[in-house]
Amino acid sequence: MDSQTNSCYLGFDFSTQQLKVLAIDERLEVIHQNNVLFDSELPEFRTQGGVHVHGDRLTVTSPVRMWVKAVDLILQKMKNNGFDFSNVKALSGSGQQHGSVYWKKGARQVLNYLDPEKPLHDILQDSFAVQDSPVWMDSSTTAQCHNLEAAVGGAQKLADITGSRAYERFTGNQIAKIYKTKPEEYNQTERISLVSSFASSLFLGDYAGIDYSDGSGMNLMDIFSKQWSEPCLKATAPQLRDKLGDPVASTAVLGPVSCYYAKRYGFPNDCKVVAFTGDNPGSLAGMKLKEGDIAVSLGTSDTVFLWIKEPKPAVEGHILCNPVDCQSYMALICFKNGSLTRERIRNERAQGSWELFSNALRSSPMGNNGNIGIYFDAMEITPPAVGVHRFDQHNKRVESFSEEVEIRALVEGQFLAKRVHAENLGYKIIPGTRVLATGGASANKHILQVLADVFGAPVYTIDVANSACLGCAYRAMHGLVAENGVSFTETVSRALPPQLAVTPTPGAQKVYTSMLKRYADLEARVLRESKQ
Ligand SMILES: Nc1ncnc2c1ncn2[C@@H]1O[C@H](COP(=O)(O)OP(=O)(O)O)[C@@H](O)[C@H]1O
Ligand SMILES: O=C(CO)[C@@H](O)[C@H](O)COP(=O)(O)O
Repeated sequence: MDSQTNSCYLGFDFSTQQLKVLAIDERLEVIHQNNVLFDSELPEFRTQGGVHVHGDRLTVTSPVRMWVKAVDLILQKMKNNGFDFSNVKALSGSGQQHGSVYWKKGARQVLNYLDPEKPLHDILQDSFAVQDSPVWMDSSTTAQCHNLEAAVGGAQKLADITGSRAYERFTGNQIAKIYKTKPEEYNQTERISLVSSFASSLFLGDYAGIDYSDGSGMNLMDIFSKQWSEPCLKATAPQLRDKLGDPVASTAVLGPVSCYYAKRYGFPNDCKVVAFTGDNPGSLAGMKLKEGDIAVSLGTSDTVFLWIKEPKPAVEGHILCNPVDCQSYMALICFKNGSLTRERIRNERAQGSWELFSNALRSSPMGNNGNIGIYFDAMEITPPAVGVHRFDQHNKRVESFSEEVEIRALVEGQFLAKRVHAENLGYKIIPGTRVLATGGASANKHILQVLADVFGAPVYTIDVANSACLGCAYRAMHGLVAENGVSFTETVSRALPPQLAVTPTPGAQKVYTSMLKRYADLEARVLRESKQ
């Protein structure tokens, strides 16, 4: 084989519960996959699901040094598995969105001179002003959100600028909280990164810019000019522009990988680092999403996203810059109670077995005899409400469901919510609509069957559940040619298209049309009652 056919591209994903990596060759075929699970493989950091939930139940953080150590570990695992780093032409990656990293004064110098004799976690142990990085599950910044909206003229005005009204997990509000509660640490901070740009900084050996797409999840960037919004910066914290650096295009080549990786692992000196982005934008790339498709990601969080040409920011949902086409945008809706809630119900009602959980879905009827459940274990994002709410066929609250009814109520409720909120944003399911599913739970056909039935549309999957990694490996490849005008679509045209996984059960539409309306009313009632 010549060196051209040996060439490969890496995509990393720093998600909530794990660090994953995937390599593709020039033919876009997956040749290697690996991962590091934070809870079990880095137990010294004592995380649960990759995070620490603080005493107030609202503050949620992850130890930044855990992410650094995970990089040491994953590269070592790849080396032990015989992965040949000398063929890597470019790498890119993604991170859970919104999380922030606070580099201490002097850290840039340390990054610039990484000693290949030492692991990263030793070299960088004193490089962070804040040890516990706020992550997307945090909902402790309501005061900062009110302040930001008031400063720019209201929720819709903020959405018109940044693509979203103020959300607790959005990075600007998290930064404002750090500035207020840890002013010394804020002053000690030389650079603020997102999880994605923090990760690219590690590979670059220098501070990497925040890309337009992940930067859209901060309540700080004007998504139309793709520059920081002065009024938002001003309302958030002082000297913020300097601490953030300039945003960069999601397709930008940031530079060659640090010589640390060449010396320690055998990367070629000219291996390029392409801007990292958010995990949902990474998934959009990995699923080769087209206009008209609807993507449903079933990871730690559940998300729904779409490719859009004409963004209309609203007070619900988010508009982000598109990670693969700078003329386009993506709409995103995020649900906090995703896989972890499914795991809780599996543990309590199906003896911890996905097989028993699936059996319950298979043996219960579509529509669950009219029973509807809303399971917000943690304060939900869409809508902002909490608690478990069960209703019978007459919309009467009930205390409990049988095991089978509970499992179906959970999964149906989660998918009814996704369709209701996507339709609130103007999305319509039409003949030809494809639902593209990804994330850990998309491996479960019985869950996908409920998704197809509730949406009344066929569900497609790609054969890699980890679409963010795959998308970032594609993005690494595209980054090398983007400047020559080659489109992302052209770059991935030879990749296998998503495959049909399940089609709607006959009669599903009739069952779920009325249930959608009932779900929307019940959810509105839950929201109303939670505000009383
Ligand atoms: N067979 C299955 N059925 C349902 N859910 C599953 C199954 N296998 C894995 N999962 C879920 O997938 C989740 C992890 O998804 P993943 O997309 O890797 O998350 P993240 O990217 O946020 O780390 C786990 O928390 C688990 O609940
Ligand atoms: O907050 C959001 C999106 O707005 C989340 O979707 C995070 O990006 C976390 O992703 P996962 O680790 O659940 O994939």
